[in-house]
Amino acid sequence: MLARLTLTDFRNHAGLELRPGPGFVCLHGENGAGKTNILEAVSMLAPGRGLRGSALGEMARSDGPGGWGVSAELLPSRSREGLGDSDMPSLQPLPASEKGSVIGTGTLATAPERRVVRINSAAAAVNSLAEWLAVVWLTPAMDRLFTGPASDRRRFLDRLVLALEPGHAHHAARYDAAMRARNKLLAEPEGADPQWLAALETGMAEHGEELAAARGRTVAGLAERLVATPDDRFAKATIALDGGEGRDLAATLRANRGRDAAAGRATEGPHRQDLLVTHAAKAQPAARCSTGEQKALLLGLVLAHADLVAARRGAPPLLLLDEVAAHLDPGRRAALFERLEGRGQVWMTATEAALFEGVGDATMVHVGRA
Ligand SMILES: Nc1ncnc2c1ncn2[C@@H]1O[C@H](COP(=O)(O)OP(=O)(O)OP(=O)(O)O)[C@@H](O)[C@H]1O
Repeated sequence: MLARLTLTDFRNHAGLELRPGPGFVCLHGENGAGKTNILEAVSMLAPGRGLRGSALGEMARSDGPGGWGVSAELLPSRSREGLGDSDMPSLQPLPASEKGSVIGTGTLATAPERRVVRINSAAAAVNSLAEWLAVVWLTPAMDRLFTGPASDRRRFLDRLVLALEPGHAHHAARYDAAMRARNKLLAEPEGADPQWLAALETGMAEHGEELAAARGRTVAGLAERLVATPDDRFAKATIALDGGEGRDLAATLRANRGRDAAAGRATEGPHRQDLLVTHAAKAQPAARCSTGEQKALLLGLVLAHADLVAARRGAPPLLLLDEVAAHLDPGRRAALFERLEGRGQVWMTATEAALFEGVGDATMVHVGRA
């Protein structure tokens, strides 16, 4: 859990310090006050581009000096009893000591697109943040996940995988680099150098198979969690991975050379996988469900993922739920709060404090215009 969060020149916040307690952290305030910006700042304590997927330079306060900083004091928080999954080894022992560790990240005015990380005052790599804490979020921007392009679902899935297997980023980056180099090589007018082409395909196969296997493990883990979830007010999803697994990728790529050269891209491989989500009770693809049903399916998926992360890491992730309360009827809202109770620190936003009625012990924060 975060015992302290400090924002410096981050979006509309020139300087903001919060001291949240464990459990619920409820941010309320008018539209545009900067509530989502606070969640985005928390998401920057993990690797990646955060919950808006923005470029780093965009996060610097527009009338500030350039550059931004987010720092937090991290205290270990344990899963509530019964949440741990003894079949799965704990991913990483939490390195945070009982007295707390300080994580800082941000950019400098002189290098707005280069992220700097310090952990307990020592310089650290961005990817090493994943060893310290996992952050899981649900935002209104994800509402079109099931109806939008497969690339959005792949990005969503990769984010889920990353929280469980930090090495995933390495394979994804290597696969992508090899694929792009192969696409370029296949477009050479005088024909591709066969040895170089074979080397790139070996690279794609090696990293691509790891990529697909990691996605497969995450989907299997989530499917198991979803089955075990009680049938309550949130629609239950069944999920599956579409395409790309269990194949000899090197042989597929070799066989596809002519076709890929004509198409100007690799036509098969894990970069074409999709996450298939179905409403279990209705046996209907999520994309054909109502808006409310889709939201409930997504919420169920995100909560199952949070449980999986808690089981794997031995500590619950930070859960960021942007404007979720406002979109639920009072009964479902109460059911959600009940379900979130005891699942570590849960950050939520709403325009009205009244939407948090019934959360029990919570840190209420009014976010005013800066
Ligand atoms: N780089 C930036 N510098 C200064 N202000 C910014 C920057 N980026 C975004 N903002 C401002 O932040 C505000 C949006 O903040 P945010 O999305 O966190 O609001 P919110 O409280 O979540 O609102 P809502 O309830 O409408 O979702 C906008 O007024 C926007 O102009």
